[in-house]
Amino acid sequence: MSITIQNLNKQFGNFTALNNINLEVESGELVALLGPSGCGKTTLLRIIGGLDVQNSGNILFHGKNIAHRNARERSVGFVFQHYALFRHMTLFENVAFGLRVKPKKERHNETEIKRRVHELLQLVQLDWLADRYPAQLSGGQRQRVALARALAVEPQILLLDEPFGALDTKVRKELRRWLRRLHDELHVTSVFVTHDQEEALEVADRIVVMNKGEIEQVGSPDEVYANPGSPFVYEFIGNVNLFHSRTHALWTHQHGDAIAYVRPHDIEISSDPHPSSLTAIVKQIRAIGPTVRLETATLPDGEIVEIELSRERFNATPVSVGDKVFIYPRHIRLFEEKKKNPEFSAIAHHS
Ligand SMILES: Nc1ncnc2c1ncn2[C@@H]1O[C@H](COP(=O)(O)OP(=O)(O)OP(=O)(O)O)[C@@H](O)[C@H]1O
Repeated sequence: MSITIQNLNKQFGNFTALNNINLEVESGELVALLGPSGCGKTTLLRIIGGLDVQNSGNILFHGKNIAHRNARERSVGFVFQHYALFRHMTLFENVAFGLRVKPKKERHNETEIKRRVHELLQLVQLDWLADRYPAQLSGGQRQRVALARALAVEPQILLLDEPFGALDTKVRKELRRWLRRLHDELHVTSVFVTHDQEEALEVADRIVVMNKGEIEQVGSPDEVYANPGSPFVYEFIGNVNLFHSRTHALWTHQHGDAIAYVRPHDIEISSDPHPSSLTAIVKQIRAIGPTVRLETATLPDGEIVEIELSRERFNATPVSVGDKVFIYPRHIRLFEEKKKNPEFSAIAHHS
């Protein structure tokens, strides 16, 4: 089931929460809505699910306008951050709930309900806990039950709002890999809200980057990471060094008032000068897993430049704190800095 969002606007009083959103989610896709707190992700998800109503604009499911359909009639499954399981019901009953409350003519008989619930619990690998109560489960297990419960009514669309937000990092990582595998098996069109860029990059087929109620960029994880369309996306996804062309004309090729963006892993470090190198002093060295992060300060102005090297690369040319080094970018992206308008536009892209 595809989702089409056309010219969607949402106001809360005078506040514009969503400004002219246009988006196409293809059938069977897993799309992440990614952005900082308050950018409108949850509002958009709630409107898609029929839990909230837009001020203007349309939402189409599979080409059909669904404005008149309420949440129940949209065939949508929800999973929220805080596991909304019924505490007094076993896992089995929690998952069976949606099937039991179906209108009589659509309801399956008890044997079929049992079969379906066990199948779903097997899918989320919790069938062995069917008789337990939610309080007897870990947070990660509860979220898997919440997902099984959302899937029980065979939704055409699955909406997930920070489903792993309340869990610790290790469990989060496991669950997102698990969600990706589950999605590959089921292919239910899914929209997933997160403010965690790593989560979006790892799980989604496509990422919708949102900022202040607007869409900044839509693309595959690779596109969004390797080719950010705006300074906002550059800064939001991955670490980045920022340089003003006035101070670093060498790297920005004298592009007037431009801002240069360079990823820490796109900076080369050498003990010999290079035609476009800046001189810098190594201030700090931190090894984090397989990478080594260096903090350097350029000479003479002391601007901090972060550099990331693989451990092998670092070991091949080791440096120490206090060393003078030459640094130059392998890949740089320039955005024009407009004086009146705080918006930026890309003006160059070179490697
Ligand atoms: N019912 C409401 N009444 C008034 N303002 C609201 C309401 N719901 C949301 N907002 C505002 O709309 C903006 C977008 O909220 P929304 O929850 O969609 O953001 P979000 O991107 O999901 O953020 P978070 O990651 O923190 O959940 C916020 O500034 C929020 O304060």
